[in-house]
Amino acid sequence: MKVLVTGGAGYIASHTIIELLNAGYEVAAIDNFSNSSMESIRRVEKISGKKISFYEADIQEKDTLCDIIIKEEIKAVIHFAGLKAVGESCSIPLKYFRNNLVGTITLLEVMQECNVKNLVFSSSATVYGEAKTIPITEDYTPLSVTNPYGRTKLMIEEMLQDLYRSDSSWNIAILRYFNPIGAHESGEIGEDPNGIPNNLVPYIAKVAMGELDHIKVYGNDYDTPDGTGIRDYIHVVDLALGHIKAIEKLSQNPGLEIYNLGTGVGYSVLEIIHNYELACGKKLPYTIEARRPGDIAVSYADPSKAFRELGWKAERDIHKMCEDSYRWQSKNPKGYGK
Ligand SMILES: NC(=O)c1ccc[n+]([C@@H]2O[C@H](COP(=O)([O-])OP(=O)(O)OC[C@H]3O[C@@H](n4cnc5c(N)ncnc54)[C@H](O)[C@@H]3O)[C@@H](O)[C@H]2O)c1
Ligand SMILES: O=c1ccn([C@@H]2O[C@H](COP(=O)(O)OP(=O)(O)O[C@H]3O[C@H](CO)[C@H](O)[C@H](O)[C@H]3O)[C@@H](O)[C@H]2O)c(=O)[nH]1
Repeated sequence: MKVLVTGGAGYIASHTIIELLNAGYEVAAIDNFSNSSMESIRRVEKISGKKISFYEADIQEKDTLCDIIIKEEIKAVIHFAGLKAVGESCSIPLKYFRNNLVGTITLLEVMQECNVKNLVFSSSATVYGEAKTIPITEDYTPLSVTNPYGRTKLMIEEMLQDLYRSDSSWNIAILRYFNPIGAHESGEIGEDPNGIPNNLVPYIAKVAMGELDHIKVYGNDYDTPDGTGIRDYIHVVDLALGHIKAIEKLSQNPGLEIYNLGTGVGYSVLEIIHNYELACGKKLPYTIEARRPGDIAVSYADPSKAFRELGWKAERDIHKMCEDSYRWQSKNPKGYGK
């Protein structure tokens, strides 16, 4: 069975493609390289020893998408393609709405026209906003978002619900990721953000490499044991494996289902810094700064639905996450060199 992976050259998609190939799926991928490069695809082929059909194109190009789905005889789509920088989405929201929303609508239209109605969608724990009950279950309401990026995820989730209500022959798995970090243990693929990283672990990685001076801890006055923010960090390979389970589930015609993909365990910013120090064998300097606007104190998942219904649970611990992140960063100080 062949799966189309949109945004296939990206961080989570590249790890997922390896696991799809390991599980015996054939893969076609599309990416416009707005936040990635061909090098990650080359490395995926190197690690797996297998070829994928790759298309450099935008998911807003309807005819191209249609040609790919027909020519490759696609049976299911995993839809990662999207812009994801929270801060950027606040300054250029229309770009995010066009890319993420119009891109997704175009993909859904083409899938419907080609009668390919199996979809896995990359959503985010950001749709829970500042949840009042922790750990967070999938039925937590009301969903809410604080920025245009998050709004695109919530709007797409709602579009998918409407689409499913209109036509129950769709099978859709909405996966709400918590905080993916780490890298493939080969050190060949990993996260390669443009410029100064916005997210904690890529930032720490650059401090560990001596490229950035010190870590800025955004706030130590939250209502948490050490005062710093708590998140559910999940190894990107565990996350990738969750997609394989979701694709398997679609073949049982489940209709529309939503799953949290997280570990169920929260770590504070200071705990992450400490674990990264153990992984890289260095002391990592940090300063305490003001809270980052829009940040919440605590977020971690109740991942038990994914375990019950998909037979999936995260296996890799925080030490492995930091170790694999550092291996990738030290083998590739300039990332993919894009
Ligand atoms: N990394 C996270 O923390 C996180 C958390 C929750 C959800 N997500 C979601 O998971 C998905 C993958 O995230 P990632 O971290 O791998 O990001 P990424 O930027 O590495 O991957 C996204 C890929 O999509 C491509 N892309 C963007 N717009 C496109 C378009 N119009 N046409 C074709 N390709 C396009 C980019 O070039 C990139 O390769 C995204 O939808 C993201 O919003 C990520
Ligand atoms: O340089 C930094 C960066 C982050 N943090 C702190 O580290 C924690 C994690 O921050 P990240 O930026 O790594 O991740 P977020 O939880 O803020 O957000 C990420 O995960 C969310 C899902 O939970 C959404 O998907 C969102 O788009 C994605 O960026 C937060 O407490 C934040 O305040 C720092 O102290 N210093």
